[in-house]
Amino acid sequence: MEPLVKSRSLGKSYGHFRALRGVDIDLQPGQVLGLLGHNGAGKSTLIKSLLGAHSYDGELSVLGMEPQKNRVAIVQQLAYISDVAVLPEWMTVKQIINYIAGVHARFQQEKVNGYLAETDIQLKTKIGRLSKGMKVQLHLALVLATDVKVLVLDEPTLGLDLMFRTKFYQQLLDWFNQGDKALIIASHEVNEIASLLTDVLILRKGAPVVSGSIDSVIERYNKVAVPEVKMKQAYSARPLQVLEAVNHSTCIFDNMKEDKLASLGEVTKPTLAEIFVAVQQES
Ligand SMILES: Nc1ncnc2c1ncn2[C@@H]1O[C@H](COP(=O)(O)OP(=O)(O)OP(=O)(O)O)[C@@H](O)[C@H]1O
Repeated sequence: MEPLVKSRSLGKSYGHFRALRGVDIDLQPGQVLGLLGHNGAGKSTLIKSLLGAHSYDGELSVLGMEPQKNRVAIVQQLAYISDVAVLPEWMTVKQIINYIAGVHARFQQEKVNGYLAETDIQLKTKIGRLSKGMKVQLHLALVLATDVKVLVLDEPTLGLDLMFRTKFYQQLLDWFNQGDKALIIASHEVNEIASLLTDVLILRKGAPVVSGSIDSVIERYNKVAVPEVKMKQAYSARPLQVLEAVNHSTCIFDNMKEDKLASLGEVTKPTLAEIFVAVQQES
């Protein structure tokens, strides 16, 4: 099956500055790709390329089309929610629903009403008067009601409290589980999104440092609790990261056989968040 998003050696320069390079993506229906990286790692630059918002180098196809040339066709089936509230503040909730119903061929008004019924959002309220969390809920409801195939979220829950976050992810998963959809979520909040992901792409200074299915990534790394007396031996096995604890150090290793590491101490699997932190420190 043709991937919903496919890229090969995707890159982007701003003038002489290389903000993104060497990104390969194969996003199939049913996949949730976590796009992880610290500030300035290139996440938004990659998303802007997918949206056709700027030029890029390398190969990129979104829903079988070239983003810059086919923006209008692509946004019928791909939606984007950013951390920046973009809904017109002067409109009421009802007005924005009517407006989108008029311009978006795939918009299903009864769906948006269903999503909003689970919130405290009133149709007559001006968007400018909604709380930040409510605006995000409204935005999500509008997007999910357009029945897109690919949804791209850039730090979607930034500034939302735990209750709004939980509701947000619940609605998102209800939509995703209808099938045939793919999600891309860019975030620093690795712990928050880790359980949703099927795949991950970790960027550092614009380049991919970890990429693949969650299972294959977790498989690759090991965490070992190494007692002080074995630390010299541990260093010779070149850990990615060493964190000192009481009476031992926690070392993360990449691509080392578990039986070899067992002589150093107890071997367990690191979490995605621990891998994320460890690969940022790799020289
Ligand atoms: N329009 C631009 N012109 C020049 N440099 C830019 C531009 N947009 C982004 N950059 C630079 O490209 C790099 C990647 O930025 P980008 O916004 O993609 O990172 P990010 O991973 O989304 O970061 P954050 O998590 O802080 O949003 C940064 O060094 C940034 O300063």
